[in-house]
Amino acid sequence: MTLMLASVLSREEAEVALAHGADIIDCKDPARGALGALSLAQVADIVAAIDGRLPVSAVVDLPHDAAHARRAFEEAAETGVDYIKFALPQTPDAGEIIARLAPVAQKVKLVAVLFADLAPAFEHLPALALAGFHGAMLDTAHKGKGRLIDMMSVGALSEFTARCRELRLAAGLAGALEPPDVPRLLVTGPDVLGFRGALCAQGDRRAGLDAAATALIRDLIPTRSDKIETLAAEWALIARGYIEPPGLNETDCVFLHDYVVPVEVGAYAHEYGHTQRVRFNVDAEVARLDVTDDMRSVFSYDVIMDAIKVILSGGHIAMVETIAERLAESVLLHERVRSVTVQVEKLDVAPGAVGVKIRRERHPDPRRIKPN
Ligand SMILES: O=C[C@H](O)COP(=O)(O)O
Repeated sequence: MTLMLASVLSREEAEVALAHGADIIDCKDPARGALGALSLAQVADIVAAIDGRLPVSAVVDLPHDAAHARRAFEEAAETGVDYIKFALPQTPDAGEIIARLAPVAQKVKLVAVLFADLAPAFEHLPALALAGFHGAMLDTAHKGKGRLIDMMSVGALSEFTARCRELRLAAGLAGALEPPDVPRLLVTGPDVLGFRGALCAQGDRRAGLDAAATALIRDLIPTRSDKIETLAAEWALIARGYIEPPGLNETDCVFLHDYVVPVEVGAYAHEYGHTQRVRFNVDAEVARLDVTDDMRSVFSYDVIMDAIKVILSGGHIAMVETIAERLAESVLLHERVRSVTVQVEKLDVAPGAVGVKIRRERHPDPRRIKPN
């Protein structure tokens, strides 16, 4: 399950985030850059206001002198926060700092933040795991200069989350994320998605938290507590696929046609070590919603392209059948997709095309209920 982290600067904003479904309250001063810390008094005030209803995280500015790093973290931990985030320095003493923080990691969940736009040092991930850190988070340092997804491909982001999983570190993704990014990033399997700008009016991270913007992001991230309890929550339930929209059998087709990419594919020895052109044609039958022009009603072709990139980022694949199966499986992860047809063709083997075409359907979900 992916948790929603909301960055807030005051107890009032924390209440808005809590009321609209955030999973983690993150204390941060957006006016002070990507990872601006609030004062200890401000953090303690937010912790007191939240009063255990949700986990709270805070940012610590790493002191210049690594020897004082531990004390700064211990002071932050004394405010009662559950998580402490800090920017992992790009300096030669990063390894030493991580080791010095190991005792703190026993008392509070430490999360190292790496910036996708500043050549993140992924080689430190094993040291973080060894020192008992809770997780690692990718964010962007230069707000206003692009979204996380502009800095790193979904394939590279999937590699990051997979590496974290191997090391038993929680993986977080953030960085000027916008609502359409959410379904695309869910495919990469993050433990946490972090937001500030997307929760504010007009996406301005310095403006206050906006209730409608926060609720929209919440609705785009499935939750474990998505149980069928009340029809009052109908919109959210439809968006997450737990109830059928009106017009049960009506579907629209979202497609990706003639998408040609170089792929390392083939079972023969001569097919290893280089790419060949592969064409994808994908048709997804998506349950129709009456509501349009709302981000929650969109199943985007971006998601299909991203799924292809994630699958291909894993290196050589022997069979086009394997690619087709994985792609169908990935597209069907999206609750509104009823069935999908995937055609994968090699274009450099014969004068025409050779390949496979499969059709897969969603298995009925026992949790799903039909409308009256
Ligand atoms: O930790 C998450 C950040 O506060 C994200 O901020 P942003 O969405 O404005 O980049």
